[in-house]
Amino acid sequence: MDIRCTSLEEVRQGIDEIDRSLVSLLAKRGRLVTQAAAFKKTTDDVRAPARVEQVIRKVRELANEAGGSAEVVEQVYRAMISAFITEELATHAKLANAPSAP
Ligand SMILES: C=C(O[C@@H]1C=C(C(=O)O)C=C[C@H]1O)C(=O)O
Repeated sequence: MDIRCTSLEEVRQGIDEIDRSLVSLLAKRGRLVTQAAAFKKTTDDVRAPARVEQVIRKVRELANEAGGSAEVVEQVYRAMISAFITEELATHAKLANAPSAP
């Protein structure tokens, strides 16, 4: 059960606390996404649109189960994944240009 806040300050303290956890999880998720680049051949593999849609379907379900907005969660996830794809493409390009081991 969520705590009922009695002031804007209390609301913002709650948001700041959640942001601390979210940013930490985003950093962890980002490190996993970066690792994915090493297992992919092409930039189409990096973008993996079918996987993106699978993730979106899943997080919409999770949002509904948690009593949140599936629309908001989808928008947040599409923006987040787009940023992670940009990062993963950069890692993929670096790996492709790196001299291979003898
Ligand atoms: C991490 C991957 O690469 C990309 C990033 C994804 C994500 O952030 O969830 C999903 C698919 C790909 O666009 C993957 O293919 O699983």
